[in-house]
Amino acid sequence: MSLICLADFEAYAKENLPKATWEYYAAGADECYTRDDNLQAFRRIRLRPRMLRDVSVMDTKTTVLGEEISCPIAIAPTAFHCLAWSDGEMSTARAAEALKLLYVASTYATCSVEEISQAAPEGLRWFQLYVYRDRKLSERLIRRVEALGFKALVLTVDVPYTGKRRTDIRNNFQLPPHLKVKNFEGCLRDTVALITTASPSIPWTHQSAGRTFVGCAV
Ligand SMILES: Cc1cc2nc3c(=O)[nH]c(=O)nc-3n(C[C@H](O)[C@H](O)[C@H](O)COP(=O)(O)O)c2cc1C
Repeated sequence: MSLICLADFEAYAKENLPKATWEYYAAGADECYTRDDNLQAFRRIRLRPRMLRDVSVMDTKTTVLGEEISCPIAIAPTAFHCLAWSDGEMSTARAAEALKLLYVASTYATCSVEEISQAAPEGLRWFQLYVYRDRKLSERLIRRVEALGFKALVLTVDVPYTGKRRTDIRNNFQLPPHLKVKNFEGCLRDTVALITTASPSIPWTHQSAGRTFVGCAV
């Protein structure tokens, strides 16, 4: 089977993954309106061709926060890659490194940040972070990824509570016993426990020392 576009990979995944895994990756919350709107939004984007330009030599290189990548594509943070492939996020990091793209590793990776760094030592890596009720937990994660050469933090602010993911509820979705969210001390497996460690009280503004900080976690 030749996989030549994203739709091919999607069809292959649907056919080959366990049902609950496929539905975890594919479904959104409630009626999936937001997921469907996002898909539609991509369809609205058009590339405007510019004619009669010399395109015999093309270069899609660019920089992001001062680091060079081969083209302006980053792999967004997504959880639980080991559900789909035994090397999980290590494979994703290797692929990003080989293509010189940016990989944003999820806090909820099923490989640790140490494993991800070792797998692709030359790759450009950022780290996605939730702000936890226990700020020390956030800080420890930040210190770890900083020491491992992750270049930036991507702060997720749209999950004060998880959406009602109907398929996950119906499937009683859980990580299988051999997989863990390895970035946490104690390597959490319980997805409900994971979500409730995130803080639901991050405000967009924060008053401190007579000044207003916008987009600050307190
Ligand atoms: C299966 C799946 C897992 C995700 N896991 C995370 C995550 O662990 N952390 C996070 O910040 N965002 C996570 N996201 C959100 C994505 O990073 C991204 O913001 C979202 O998919 C919207 O972008 P898109 O329209 O390109 O899919 C996840 C998305 C999907 C589909």
